[in-house]
Amino acid sequence: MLNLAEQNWNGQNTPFYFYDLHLLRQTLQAARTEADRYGYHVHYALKANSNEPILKLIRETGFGADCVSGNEIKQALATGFRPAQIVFAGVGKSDAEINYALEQDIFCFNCESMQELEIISELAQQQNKIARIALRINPNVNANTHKYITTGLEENKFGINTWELADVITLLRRLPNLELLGSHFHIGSQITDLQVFEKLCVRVNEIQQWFREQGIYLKHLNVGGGLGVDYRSPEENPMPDFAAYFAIFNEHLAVEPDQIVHFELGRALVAQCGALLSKVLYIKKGQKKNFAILDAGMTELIRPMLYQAYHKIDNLSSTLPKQVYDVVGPICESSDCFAQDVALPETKRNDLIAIRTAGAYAEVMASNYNLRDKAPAVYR
Ligand SMILES: Cc1ncc(COP(=O)(O)O)c(C=O)c1O
Ligand SMILES: N[C@@H](CCCC[NH3+])C(=O)O
Repeated sequence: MLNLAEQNWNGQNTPFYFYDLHLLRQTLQAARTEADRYGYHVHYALKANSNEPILKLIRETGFGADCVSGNEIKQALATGFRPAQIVFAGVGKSDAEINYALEQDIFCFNCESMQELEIISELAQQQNKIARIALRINPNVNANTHKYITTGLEENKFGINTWELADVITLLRRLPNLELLGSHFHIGSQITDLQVFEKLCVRVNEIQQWFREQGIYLKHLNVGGGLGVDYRSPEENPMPDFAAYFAIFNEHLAVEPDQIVHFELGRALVAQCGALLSKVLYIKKGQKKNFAILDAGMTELIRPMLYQAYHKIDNLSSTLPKQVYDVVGPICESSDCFAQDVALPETKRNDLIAIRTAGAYAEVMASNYNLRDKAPAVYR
């Protein structure tokens, strides 16, 4: 990451998102090099950040696009991804979105229920097309992450349960407008315990074996995303260990000859290149606490409030001895707090604060609650 304290921010209104495109390029290149070692295909999960300059660099790296809405497909196409590079995932695709994706002739729909299969087939038939699909299967593997971003357990709404698979195969045999390309798995996000991916491989191997026993060959195997980043030490670890991550799959995943393995990374590619920059409006001395009140709040970055997520906070303007603050936003909610009891150099009105590791699931999750203006993005 560029040294944020050394940048000239004169004239830049706060709050704003800052993206270090040099770090993004380095991260993409590292991911690409390690994925290429094994011939793995990466589709970037647009939901993490869908800003055009970022998507352009990702497309230039040669990655595909993993979209979860009609608008994400539109955005991917507008930034130059080819339809053949686009997959469409999501537990609740609307008819309009399915129709749009069919019209664009995207590569594949990742399907999550029998009802969805029937609807996609029906809509494909109306367009006189064959929809290429993969089955998103719920492998019941615990991702050891926050419960709100765990997706591969039986109590989660995502994917088709393994005990339904026999019925799914029977159903597919009578739906002529679907072509089964592969299987798809995604067990959760911000996974830092890499052993979890080993467990996923073991389950995927078992499920693949079941398909083989049914005489079904699946050309594509998509093992999802989920690789986490280091929110505590963004300087020491500006990018995740892609080498270790892909090596786990190479070691533990049983891949058939000619089978193509896909990944859907989001956060791992873009989180560390972003930061949210904000000014201190007021320092308020409370009865028990000192509050640093920022001009950014949960409307710009909701992760701390939604998942009790940690983001490192730096004061870029002060080198004074440290004091302890609750760093809060201006929104009329007590939960509008980025972090409690943070030791920062003594902080004053107008100091510039950086909330780090905010390239993923930050700007995309912004809202205009309290009729707030949208914070702009700055790229360097
Ligand atoms: C189906 C699917 N694929 C890919 C991703 C991207 O995940 P991450 O940003 O953790 O890599 C997600 C989000 O968790 C997802 O739900
Ligand atoms: N929005 C979540 C990640 C969700 C991943 C999407 N399935 C986060 O900020 O960590």
